[in-house]
Amino acid sequence: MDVNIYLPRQYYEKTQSKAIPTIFYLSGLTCTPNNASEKGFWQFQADKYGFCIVFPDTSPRGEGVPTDPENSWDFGIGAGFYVNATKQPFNKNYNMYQYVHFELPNELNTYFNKETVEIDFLDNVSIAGHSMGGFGALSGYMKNLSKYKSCSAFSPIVNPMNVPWGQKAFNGYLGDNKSEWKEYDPCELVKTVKNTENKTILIHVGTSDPFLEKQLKPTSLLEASKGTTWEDHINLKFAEGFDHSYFFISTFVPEHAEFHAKHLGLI
Ligand SMILES: N[C@@H](CCC(=O)N[C@@H](CSC=O)C(=O)NCC(=O)O)C(=O)O
Repeated sequence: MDVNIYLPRQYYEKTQSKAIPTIFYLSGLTCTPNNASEKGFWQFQADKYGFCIVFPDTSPRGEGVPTDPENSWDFGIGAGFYVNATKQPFNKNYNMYQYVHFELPNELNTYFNKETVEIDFLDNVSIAGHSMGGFGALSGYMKNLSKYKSCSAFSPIVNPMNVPWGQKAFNGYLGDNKSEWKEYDPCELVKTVKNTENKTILIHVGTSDPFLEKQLKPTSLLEASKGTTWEDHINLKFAEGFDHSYFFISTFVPEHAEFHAKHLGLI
């Protein structure tokens, strides 16, 4: 697996009195850490506000790592779906939930913070993601509300239990026990996780996204949140004419960066 990390100018100039906070950005199907690093344009925003940004990989990789038997791009390598697989043969390597929310932050903390905490990978942290990664960000955030200061997503898969990408992934990684699926599905988590601090989630989706109706179904999250502590706390914005691409993502990265910067105490 690879990981890309951008350290802002404040890290080198030592101008920030507090430890530099971190945004974890979870990428979508088929991505390596390079897609978002090269096309998301987060770096300028990181320098503007003074946060570090981490781009984890989307699955385990390497010799002996199983993948989709049909070799399609929506399951297996490049498509780890940010869950801990419980089904063989994926349960050995595909522990992406554990990896992105715990293992990687702890590794980075040990690697960078030898004597003092210069970059905060553990406490003052936020999460964002795109598509499969938007799902990963929403799900991981709701399951770890006290860990993340804020969450945002671009074109997320909000209800994986009820769309083809999610059903294929959950069947393959978790098996057919739907109660395990519910533990990751944002449309289920809004009903069980209490938003006691009145947190708000920011979501952008393009109206010309080819995956909108079949895979993303963002309004399902608003529906599911009705009558829960998340009602009116999901700020879903439709971007007229935008698609699923990094042209769309990079257009709205500045708004997401400002949203996270506020919650990380940078502005
Ligand atoms: N290869 C596929 C397209 C796959 C695709 O659109 N991947 C998206 C994420 S989709 C949901 O998780 C992506 O981020 N691609 C990388 C990029 O740089 O755009 C096909 O052939 O249709």
